[in-house]
Amino acid sequence: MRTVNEHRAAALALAAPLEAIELPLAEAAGHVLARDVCADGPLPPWDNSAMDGYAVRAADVSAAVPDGPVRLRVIADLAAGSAATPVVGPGEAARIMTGAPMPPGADAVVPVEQTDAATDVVAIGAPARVGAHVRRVGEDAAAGNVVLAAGALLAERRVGALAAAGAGTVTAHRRPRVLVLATGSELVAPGEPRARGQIPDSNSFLLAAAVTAAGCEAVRLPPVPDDAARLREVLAAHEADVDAVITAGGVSVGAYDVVKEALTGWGDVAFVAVAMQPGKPQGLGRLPGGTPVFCLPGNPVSVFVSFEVLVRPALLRMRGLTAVDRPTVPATVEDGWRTPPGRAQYMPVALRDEGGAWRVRRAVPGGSGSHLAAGLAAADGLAVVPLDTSEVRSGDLLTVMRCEP
Ligand SMILES: Nc1nc2c(c(=O)[nH]1)N[C@H]1C(S)=C(S)[C@@H](COP(=O)(O)OP(=O)(O)OC[C@H]3O[C@@H](n4cnc5c(N)ncnc54)[C@H](O)[C@@H]3O)O[C@H]1N2
Ligand code: MOO
Repeated sequence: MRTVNEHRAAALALAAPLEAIELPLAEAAGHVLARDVCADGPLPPWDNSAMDGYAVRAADVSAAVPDGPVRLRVIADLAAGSAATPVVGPGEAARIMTGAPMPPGADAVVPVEQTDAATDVVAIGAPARVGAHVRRVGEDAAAGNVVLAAGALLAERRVGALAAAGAGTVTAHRRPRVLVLATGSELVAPGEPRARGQIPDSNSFLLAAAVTAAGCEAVRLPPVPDDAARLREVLAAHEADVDAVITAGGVSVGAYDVVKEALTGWGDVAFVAVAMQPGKPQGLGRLPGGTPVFCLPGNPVSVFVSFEVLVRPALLRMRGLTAVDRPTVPATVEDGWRTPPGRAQYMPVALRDEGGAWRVRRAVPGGSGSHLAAGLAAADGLAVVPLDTSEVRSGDLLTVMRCEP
């Protein structure tokens, strides 16, 4: 059997960052930057006022007090956006609003609350040190400084920073389009009537949601029945439109394991056993056109675990990210369970923060079966049990991959 790490490395090796494209900033959120963005000039571009008030020469108002104000002649009225450059001489002031460029000659701003707010001759009731309430040119970023480096995920705060730096477009990695395909003749769409033996297809919905949450575009097709020729047809029709394919089901040793049958000797896909529970039978490789394909086992919990442990890192890598792992936390186990020897176990767990310390219990009390699909609803992480462990006891400390949000 392959170890999880060996198989994960093989999955990552199939995934290279997608090409860089130029995008309008408004469409850039969620993409990964492919080229540094530098400030096209200093930020702020000029000294400007941090307050609504009066731009003054600090030396003029050094003796000002509430009971003995200094009177200055108001020579200009400067709103944010004003391009005027009135020179403030001795004994003079300019009324100024937050964000307006500082007029030449002035070196401090007195907030309007410390004045009588007059527009001809203003009474200033407090002193101001040089630089008071002035936002300095370049204090946020100097001209040419890297505002955001290649490799950064364009989260909202970074999109805002790029807009502030004047970037109208960005060069970012294209986002992967991922085909999601469930297989099995027993599957019907959720909400449709079911005969005995039929079940709702949950895997393709889980996978499409997981692909979307991983920042990729999901293309979900209706389930394909256990018919290898039909499966090849569907894959051949879609593979050129997508960057990766994920199938679920049909990879084990049954008589109707359609994915294994269709892909063996077609393209370059290896079917292997991985030392993990759930998720032991896995297929991995390329379709005839070269598109990476991840063939996951059909049990719904196996699908979730396989996606989290093996597929999601590869998709994040295709997006251009280098940090591709879920954050983990140490957590104390509240219940206990037996684990299969020789396989690393990924147990869906509910996490609870108890006064700053994490505690976990199985998402399905008493259950560890890979068919317990409804129980996944209660899971917000996967507890990782090393492969040499045969039993998890109450009080044990485990590493938990956090899958929220
Ligand atoms: N003789 C053996 N039998 C099995 C072995 C084994 O080693 N020897 N391995 C077991 C393990 S472990 C797993 S995991 C499964 C994997 O089987 P397949 O990948 O071939 O999956 P299927 O047989 O197609 O389905 C398994 C199970 O999941 C249900 N299923 C499938 N697709 C969906 C879907 N889209 N939505 C909801 N549920 C789905 C399916 O009805 C089956 O119950 O093999 C074991 N058997
Ligand atoms: O490995 Mo299977 O995925 O246990 O259920």
